[in-house]
Amino acid sequence: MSASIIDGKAYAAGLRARITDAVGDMAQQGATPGLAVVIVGEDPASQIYVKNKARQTVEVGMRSFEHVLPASTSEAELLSLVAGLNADPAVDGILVQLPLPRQIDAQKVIEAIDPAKDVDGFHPINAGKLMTGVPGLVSCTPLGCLLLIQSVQRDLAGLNAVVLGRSNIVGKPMAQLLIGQSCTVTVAHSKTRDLPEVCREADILVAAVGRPEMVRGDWIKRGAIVVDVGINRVPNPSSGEGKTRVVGDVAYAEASAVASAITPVPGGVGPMTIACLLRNTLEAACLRRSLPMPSLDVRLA
Ligand SMILES: Nc1nc2c(c(=O)[nH]1)N[C@@H](CN(C=O)c1ccc(C(=O)N[C@@H](CCC(=O)O)C(=O)O)cc1)CN2
Repeated sequence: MSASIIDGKAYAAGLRARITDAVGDMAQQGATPGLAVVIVGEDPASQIYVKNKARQTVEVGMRSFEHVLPASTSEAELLSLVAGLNADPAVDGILVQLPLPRQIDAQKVIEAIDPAKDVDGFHPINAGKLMTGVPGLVSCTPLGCLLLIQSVQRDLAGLNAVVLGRSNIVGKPMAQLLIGQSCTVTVAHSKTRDLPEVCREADILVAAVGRPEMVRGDWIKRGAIVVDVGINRVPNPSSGEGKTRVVGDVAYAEASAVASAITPVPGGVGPMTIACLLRNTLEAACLRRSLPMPSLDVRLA
């Protein structure tokens, strides 16, 4: 078996096209959504992600407010900026890029964001809504994963899903989303006994552990849908001294020989994270204005 490739880049482009149409309709009513992105410090990967977020925000027709703060920013200064953005009527969504410098308690900052503007879906109010099945803003990466899984198989009821990783940002919300689709969900992690055996039970395997190519081909059930959230930089000496390449948490070639469908890295889940951020900003803007959320159903041919 050679797995079909789940093209996250193409799916994300389709989603952004729908968002652009919806934002155009809102702009005509004088209600252009706005997204504020805050970065603290100079982490190179974060700088790229934030630049991409700001560019794509403008490309879909939204207003982008970028706040670049020095690494020495205090927690109080960041909390004061967040309070200002909470109060700003032009801002529908607020995202504080993670990770934050050591002197800032990220959880405190997340909890300071107005849950109605929490387009990352990290606030305990939104996490709690997801857990209890109440509509709310859902964390972007897991939401993107679910959309990609459903682009392969719409009805997931009764399937065994294994989520590798238990972070608040990906593993836990992913598990909740799959429970919401009536999957039988196992959350596995570094202390799980016989990880390969647990993974082999999965009809859907979501790997979010941050360990390069940890999941091998013989961990995967024949015909499974495999979603790789990992973005790991590893040395790539064949392209020159000090060069790196990006790999996922799954050994792609091995897994492709066994799975029925698989997301590549890059070009799988990553692009969906930003597309879902824009989707969440649209949702937050609609909710704040008591407008109906447009349908963004995306189907690839
Ligand atoms: N406040 C947040 N911080 C962080 C989040 C988040 O969702 N909210 N997620 C990650 C980083 N991230 C977005 O912020 C992100 C990561 C990766 C990609 C992406 O498109 N990746 C490319 C490959 C990139 C590469 O080559 O390095 C891909 O997979 O194709 C987009 C967004 C941590 N922080």
